[in-house]
Amino acid sequence: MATMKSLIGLINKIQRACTVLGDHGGEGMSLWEALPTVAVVGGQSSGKSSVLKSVVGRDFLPRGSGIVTRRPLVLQLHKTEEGTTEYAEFLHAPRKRFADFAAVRKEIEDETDRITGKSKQISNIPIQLSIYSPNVVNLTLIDLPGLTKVAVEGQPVSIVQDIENMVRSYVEKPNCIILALSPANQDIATSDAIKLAREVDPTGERTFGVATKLDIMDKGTDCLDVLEGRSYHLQHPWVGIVNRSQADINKRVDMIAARRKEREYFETGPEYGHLASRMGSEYLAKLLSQHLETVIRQKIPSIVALINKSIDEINAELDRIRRPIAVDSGFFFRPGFTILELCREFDRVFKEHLDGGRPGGDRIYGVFDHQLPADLKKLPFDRHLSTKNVQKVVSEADGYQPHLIAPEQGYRRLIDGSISYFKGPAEATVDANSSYLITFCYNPQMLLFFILFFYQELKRFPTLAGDIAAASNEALERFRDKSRKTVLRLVDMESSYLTVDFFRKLHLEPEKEKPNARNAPQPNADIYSDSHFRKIRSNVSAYINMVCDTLRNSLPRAVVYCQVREAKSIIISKDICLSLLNFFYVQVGRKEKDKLGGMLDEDPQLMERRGTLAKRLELYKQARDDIDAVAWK
Ligand SMILES: Nc1nc2c(ncn2[C@@H]2O[C@H](COP(=O)(O)OP(=O)(O)OP(=O)(O)O)[C@@H](O)[C@H]2O)c(=O)[nH]1
Repeated sequence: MATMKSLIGLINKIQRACTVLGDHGGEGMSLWEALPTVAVVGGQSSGKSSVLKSVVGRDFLPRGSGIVTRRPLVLQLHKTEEGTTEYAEFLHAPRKRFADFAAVRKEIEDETDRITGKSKQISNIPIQLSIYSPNVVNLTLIDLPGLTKVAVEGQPVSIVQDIENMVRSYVEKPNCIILALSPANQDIATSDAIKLAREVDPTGERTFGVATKLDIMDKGTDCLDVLEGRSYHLQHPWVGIVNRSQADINKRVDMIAARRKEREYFETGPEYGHLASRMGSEYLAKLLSQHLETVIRQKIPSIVALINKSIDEINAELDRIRRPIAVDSGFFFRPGFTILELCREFDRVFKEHLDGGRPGGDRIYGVFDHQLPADLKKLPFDRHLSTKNVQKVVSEADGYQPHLIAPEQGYRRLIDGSISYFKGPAEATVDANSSYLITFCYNPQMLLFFILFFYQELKRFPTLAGDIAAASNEALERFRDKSRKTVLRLVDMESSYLTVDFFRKLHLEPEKEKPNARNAPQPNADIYSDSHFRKIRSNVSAYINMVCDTLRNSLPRAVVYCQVREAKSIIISKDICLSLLNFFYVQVGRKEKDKLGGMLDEDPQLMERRGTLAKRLELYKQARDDIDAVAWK
């Protein structure tokens, strides 16, 4: 008996949790649908409410004409110790104990209207009622709206079909035990309940046939063919019932007295005496309770399997969208810690990219190895150092006093002018790298990579992601400025001090040639001749080539020093973390939890989904624990 109580109690508990979570079947394989249930089905006036009241021993159901039951009523009966007081409790109003069953009736009516409105529509959201009483057996029944053929006034025509659909949705589930009520004073063959039950359970293995109103059958007729299993044979024996007649109700015969009267009817009546021990609502309740227990016992392995499968699925999805972060866990370091962790991770990934361990590092090398040399080659030295231009620059430098031996000022101007052309490629090298470094932060491909790499951390926290991106962008901008200044300075340095040795050698060369060049021109004679300027041009050109080689090596060094190296060491670890943490601590100081959480804000839909999943996971785990506890008993 203890097991029976705990097994049915177990299912009751899981059923309540399902209702709280809004799981009442429908989509996919839900836990609700896996639970064995007893659904009470019958046509209008078949005696459905009378049977339920009799099983409970209390008059707790709404009365009235038309379709009174408009929402499924999950009736959980809990047997309590003899002598304890009865009470009822609704899941929608926990902690409120109803000792007065007239108030229970009123609450069912009100709660029905709360969902369906006064429109008399129906709804498949169940009302969950628990009754604790020494006069009940442990049993859970679901009362469904009575099947009807016509809508009564004030109810939409569609209600007939709606009710059938709702009832069908319950009884077609393989885990549903069908309690099919048919009034014995009418043709059982045409009973709504039997028709529907035959449809969804043709072998009759989960249908319990109940014949009501045996007492008002036509004189001279009986229901023995059915009750003895000759007509409408089902796997389980039929149970005959005699409920309170309308006259009894009017006379206010109470339910306990009605049960006694029913017992007497079977025991003392001429027709069913031999069946008396297997007739009546009390027997029906016990039969169902036992059967329900057997079914639950059989179903437990598959329920556990479903629970385990669901837990795995939920965990997998939670892993995909990550587990919740306890922003308001009260321990303020937690979000700070998370930010720090995220920054470190960003830093690590970023460095890996720069080191070329990941696609990207080679792009920087490409800039140095291809772009810079190509840019240098394209510089317009041909034009700048044309004989004509050389002559022009030199003459301008000489001014009113033409140079005597060598045009010192002219050389300087030509060299300065040429060197200034290097500024373009130098800046381009900086820009190419920083635009690479910056797009590295925004580039969709990179972002995708980050998302994967961070296990979607950045995507989870759009605000934080924005902060990190903005901070790294700002830092990169700063490095770019610094880098640009450095490379330009490098170019300027080439102008500020020329390599003296180069010119000394130039000066010595003609001297060496002198003894062989007897007809060498006199300095003053053709000092402005073409060949003189050509010589100057080739000297400047050679010098510029030398500078070009130097810059080709030193520019990448400067860029790496200022941009890549600095970026690697400073960007995230120091600047971003510090600024984010500073921000964070300031928020903590101001106790502005909202903003604090705001940094770790997430897509609300994602948060909601995670909340639902977490709750569901809790339900399943609890259910599994409960099952384990019962199984061990
Ligand atoms: N004599 C007699 N009357 C019964 C019996 N069962 C039900 N009745 C009467 O039949 C009428 C309808 O019974 P209910 O229990 O309200 O039937 P129901 O299926 O719940 O009806 P709806 O809620 O209208 O669908 C009531 O007046 C009952 O008193 C029975 O076994 N014998």
